[in-house]
Amino acid sequence: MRSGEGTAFCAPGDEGCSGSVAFGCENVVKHYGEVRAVDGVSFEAHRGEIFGIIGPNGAGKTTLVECIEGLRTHDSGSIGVLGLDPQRQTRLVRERTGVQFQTSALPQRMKVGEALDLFAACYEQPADWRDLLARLGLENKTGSYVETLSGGQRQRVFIALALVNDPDLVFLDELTTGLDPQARLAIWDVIRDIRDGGTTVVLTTHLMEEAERLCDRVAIVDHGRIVALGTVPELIAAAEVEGNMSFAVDGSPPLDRLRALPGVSYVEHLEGRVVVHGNSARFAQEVMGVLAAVDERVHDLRSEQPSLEDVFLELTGRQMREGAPA
Ligand SMILES: Nc1ncnc2c1ncn2[C@@H]1O[C@H](COP(=O)(O)OP(=O)(O)OP(=O)(O)O)[C@@H](O)[C@H]1O
Repeated sequence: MRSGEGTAFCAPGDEGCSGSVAFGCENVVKHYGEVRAVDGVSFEAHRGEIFGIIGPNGAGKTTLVECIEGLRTHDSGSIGVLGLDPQRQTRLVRERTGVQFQTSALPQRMKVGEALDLFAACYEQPADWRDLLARLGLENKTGSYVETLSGGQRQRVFIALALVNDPDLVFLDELTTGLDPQARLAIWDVIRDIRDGGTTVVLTTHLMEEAERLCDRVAIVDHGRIVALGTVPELIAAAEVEGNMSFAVDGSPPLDRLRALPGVSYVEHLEGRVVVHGNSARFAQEVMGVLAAVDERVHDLRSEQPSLEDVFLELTGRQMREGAPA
């Protein structure tokens, strides 16, 4: 159903929207001329979760998120956000959602406190931004120019700006790109705190590790469609991508017994090192069972579990950034 042509999905009074759903999309389509940027997307985000959206360049992530935020008009399908229609109730949606602004959105010579004052003035019921800055560890930066802050501090200011209306749902985009690992870990803790405070977080990211470690559930978008959605362990299990166990052995390895194990796809033996590839639920246990029974000394045992990156490559055939065939 087209938004505005009747009951929008997750609209006021919609049973499915009460309680657990922060927003939902039903068969949403958005074209730019001939380009079908969003091609029939249906999914729901739960209240109080960190929901990740990942996909190769040009997959349609930004367009999809902008339709949900009410910044873009979708062509067909329906979207409901916190029980509201973002096309028709745009102002109400903006009051209750937060969107992370990019650095370029602020004048160069603006102080942190001035930026927060300015953004707070846009809302009827702003949060106490001094309290917000304290929660984000920036209580001493009120009088500092934004341009003098470190990358991590600046990102936290932009998180504060996105939270200044005390939203139920916040959209964050490329949150930690370009930050050093320590600053990234600190920002992840901030995001978990926001989630634990009851706010639903939607995170668009190009960083697999960020999606894997931070998001409660992840949607993989490709060619305008959601090709997979679930927790990271669910996505890995469903994609049936393989892991491997490898070891060195003094003497002849039990290759035939390893190849006969259920879930083992193939076994490599190169220069004294054996690599066993497979993906059964008991894969590691079964391999270790065989190794425990051999007389030769087994050493340097390693295990490589499949990752979200493997799932992403399997499903999209592309690296996250390059957009080229893997
Ligand atoms: N304003 C626009 N006018 C025309 N085509 C557009 C416009 N915005 C995006 N597109 C096209 O729509 C498709 C999806 O773009 P979109 O920016 O939503 O993808 P994305 O997944 O966010 O990409 P990226 O990761 O590179 O930011 C692409 O083919 C893009 O070229």
